[in-house]
Amino acid sequence: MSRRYVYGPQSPIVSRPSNTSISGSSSPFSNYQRRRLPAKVVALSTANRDHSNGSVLLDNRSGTTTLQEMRDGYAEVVDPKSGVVGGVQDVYGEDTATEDQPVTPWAVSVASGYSLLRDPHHNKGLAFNEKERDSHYLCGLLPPTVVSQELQVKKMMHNIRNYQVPLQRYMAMMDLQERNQRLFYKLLMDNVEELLPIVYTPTVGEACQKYGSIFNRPQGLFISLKEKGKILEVLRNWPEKNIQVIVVTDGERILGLGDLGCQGMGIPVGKLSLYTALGGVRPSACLPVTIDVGTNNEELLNDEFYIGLRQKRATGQEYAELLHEFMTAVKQNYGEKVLVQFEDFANHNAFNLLEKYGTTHLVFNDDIQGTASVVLAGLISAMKFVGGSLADHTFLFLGAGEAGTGIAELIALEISKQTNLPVEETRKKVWLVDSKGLIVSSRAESLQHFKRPWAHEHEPVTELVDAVNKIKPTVLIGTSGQGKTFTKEVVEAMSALNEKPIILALSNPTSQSECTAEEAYTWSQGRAIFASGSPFESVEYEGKVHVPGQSNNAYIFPGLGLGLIMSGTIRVHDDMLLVAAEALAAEVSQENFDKGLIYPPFKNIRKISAHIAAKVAAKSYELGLATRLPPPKDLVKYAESCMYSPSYRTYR
Ligand SMILES: NC(=O)C1=CN([C@@H]2O[C@H](COP(=O)(O)OP(=O)(O)OC[C@H]3O[C@@H](n4cnc5c(N)ncnc54)[C@H](OP(=O)(O)O)[C@@H]3O)[C@@H](O)[C@H]2O)C=CC1
Ligand SMILES: CC(=O)C(=O)O
Ligand SMILES: [Mg+2]
Repeated sequence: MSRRYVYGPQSPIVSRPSNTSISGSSSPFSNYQRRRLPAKVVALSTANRDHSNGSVLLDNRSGTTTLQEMRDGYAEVVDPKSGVVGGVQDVYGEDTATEDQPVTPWAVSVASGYSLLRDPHHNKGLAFNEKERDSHYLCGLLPPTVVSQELQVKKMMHNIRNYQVPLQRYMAMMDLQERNQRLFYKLLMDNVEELLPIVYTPTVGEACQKYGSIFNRPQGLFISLKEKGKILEVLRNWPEKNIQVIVVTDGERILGLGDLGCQGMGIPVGKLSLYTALGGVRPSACLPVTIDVGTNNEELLNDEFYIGLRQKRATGQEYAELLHEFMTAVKQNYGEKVLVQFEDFANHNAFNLLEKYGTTHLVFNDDIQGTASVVLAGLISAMKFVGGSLADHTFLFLGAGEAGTGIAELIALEISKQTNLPVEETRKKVWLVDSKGLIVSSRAESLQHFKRPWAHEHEPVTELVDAVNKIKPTVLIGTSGQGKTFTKEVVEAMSALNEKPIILALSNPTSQSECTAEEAYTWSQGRAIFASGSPFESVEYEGKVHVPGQSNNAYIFPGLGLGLIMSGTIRVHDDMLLVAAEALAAEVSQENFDKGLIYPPFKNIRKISAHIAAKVAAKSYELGLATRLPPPKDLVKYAESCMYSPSYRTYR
């Protein structure tokens, strides 16, 4: 239960928890009187609504009735005889209590402005102007200078660039997010190409690996086996009520780094910061969740700084029950239209969860579906370089898990739509290799269910290079999570078969990339059409500069999510993934093609996301899955109008 105390400059005012009665002797607040607020405090409370969520500047965080009381012009005023008073005394008892005495962890905030400076949702730092400093009791709490948000961005970039180590940059960004949310998003949006590799792959991978050591203030909601039976209550502890997107992981397959248990939290936090920065979804509508069912990572279990449950992963019924309770509680608490994005689950759970909840919830698996859409977009635009249509190509994957089979299926679906051939037929253009070799019919019995549609007639092949030489693919896609697997031999084999081999090394982070951009361009004598999951620098080969694209689902999920939210969509449909891919491919300009790119630059991502959102929403209306009626006339404009802006608001 959250208690928040708000002290005004003239008389101390105290807010009480929403579910606490102020009458009755059992109430800890029974010694408060209800009194008219001082004029200045009333003015503050009514004037400072954040229009994005209708909340109030002062104390709009969780579990207090302050909002309503402020609107009414009332608050609870401390009885001076109660012993609970402001000033310099130790009013809460923490300091005077002996070590064996329990104390109440009351949060105290002072309306003189000190709390405002420490509220990341409203803090503007040195950008508070003179008038705001005066009316919000900030005088003396800030040095005299007043700066613009633009100057703050410039200063932060200067500071961040001074850190040589990416993890330090990541920590500086997280620190900023916890200190000044609008500045964080403005910084990220204005410098998206430079900062994406920090808040996202590859650095977020290292951050997850070291999360226990760098852990400072908790972000997101941790739901562990300990919370079984009370997940709904746990959801209600989250301060924001109007949630539109949840990104949830159980930490078992974090990028290509394996099981990082509870430390996977960096991923939902990072993905949701992109929902806001790239897709314009309000930060207060985003909820990062980590489900902690233990970890099988021995190193973490033995790490004294590990933050999660110290036990092996729960599986089977115990796992299913916890996930089911979570999914049920989510719908109960946030309704039918909250989007739940599954992220970095291991494939033995990911496919089942998507299938199980796909018919009852608005769910989306980014690794299976978002990746499929972004890769399809890249392939559609790559046709510009190689000619023909997708149906003319042969695709070979290294890695037959979530990403690999998800992409494979969407390619087959797109070819089926283009050619009117049944998808069972178009799948024959696609081949996959897993850790045991080429997926062929003789292996069908022992294959996981998601691999079976790809078990074509062929003799067994163990080595990738042999598969390349036998299948003769025009497109090679890495989704293995294993670095350095596109060897010189493999890239040379692709280059011997194709004038312009399409090579996508999708595994993250950089250390797990199947090959580097330099290797792809050098080993193909500058002929490869290359993109990777994590970013690589441009490469000069024989006097020509090659700019590698980033084939990452970050192009898709923010716009797709926005489209679902703005149309009030209740279910995700494969056709939405297809239109999202087409919308992304349509954003690649001639100038981008001239540089060898198959994706547009991230610096245009807000515009791209608006276009993706519009196409997704249009498809949803067409399929009868959208509930926000009537549909807006201009969906692109509507998408843009829905987008969060990180510019500071003026406080009256
Ligand atoms: N760029 C992007 O947007 C995205 C990138 N990814 C990246 O893709 C990678 C894989 O993710 P995901 O599909 O979810 O993982 P999965 O665990 O579901 O799949 C991995 C697949 O790779 C196979 N594999 C593992 N080692 C080898 C090897 N040495 N040779 C051949 N195949 C191998 C596995 O084989 P087996 O089945 O036999 O175990 C499995 O089929 C990760 O690194 C992830 O970061 C994922 C999503 C999006
Ligand atoms: C990008 C992404 O979702 C992954 O690597 O898992
Ligand atoms: Mg992922």
